[in-house]
Amino acid sequence: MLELADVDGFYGRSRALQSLTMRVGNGDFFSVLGRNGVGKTTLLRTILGLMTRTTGSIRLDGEELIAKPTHERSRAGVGYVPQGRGILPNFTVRENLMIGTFASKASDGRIAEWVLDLFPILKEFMHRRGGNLSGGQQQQLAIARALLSEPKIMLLDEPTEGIQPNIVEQIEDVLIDLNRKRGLTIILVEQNLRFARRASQHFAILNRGSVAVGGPIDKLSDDLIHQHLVV
Ligand SMILES: Nc1ncnc2c1ncn2[C@@H]1O[C@H](COP(=O)(O)OP(=O)(O)OP(=O)(O)O)[C@@H](O)[C@H]1O
Repeated sequence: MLELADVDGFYGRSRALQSLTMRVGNGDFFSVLGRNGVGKTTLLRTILGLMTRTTGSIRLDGEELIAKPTHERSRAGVGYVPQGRGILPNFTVRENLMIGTFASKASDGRIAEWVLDLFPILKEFMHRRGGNLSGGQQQQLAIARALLSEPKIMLLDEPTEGIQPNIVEQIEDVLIDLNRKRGLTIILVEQNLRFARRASQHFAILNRGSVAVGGPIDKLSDDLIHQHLVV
């Protein structure tokens, strides 16, 4: 279980998350929704320890993370697929994947075969530079890299944004399978409501840096969507 209690997150002196409280159960697929600028990316950065300062409590299976640096949170089991993917363009696919293995607790530096089996294109392009892959391929690489850190919980920031429709569906299916078949807990920041609805068990809608409303996904009504999501 990931539990955030009364969390504030700061960029310098500006408080972008405000008394945010949220719980994500093990094995959940949890979508974080909200209009532009409400704090969705900030929430993921806060869980990862990438903010100037964070107060409150962030516990993963009872372990307090709030004072831990990012690399320790990653070792504790938090994986991250950032918005824009964060691929190193001059590194090969293999080298980008190796970075994921470094973050794993039990790393033996090997690239797990099951991860490559999810994305056969990566096997084929192992020696290409990351910067030469298409957007969709880079997204697959970013997900594979995060999986190689052996996360208990994976945070994904708009993984389908700007990707060709045929690959979007493939990425959605892999994420759903990782959750349903391998029990991976997922927190997804998403503007794509169709995907969020199809994949999630729970949701939270943010407004001005805190949770405005949340619950099981079947409670995400058209009314709520109009109130909080439609521009
Ligand atoms: N690096 C930064 N420095 C200072 N303020 C920031 C920084 N990044 C974001 N903010 C501010 O924090 C608030 C939340 O931004 P955030 O990017 O988390 O929103 P978001 O919901 O992810 O939006 P989007 O859907 O556009 O990605 C906004 O007011 C934004 O201006």
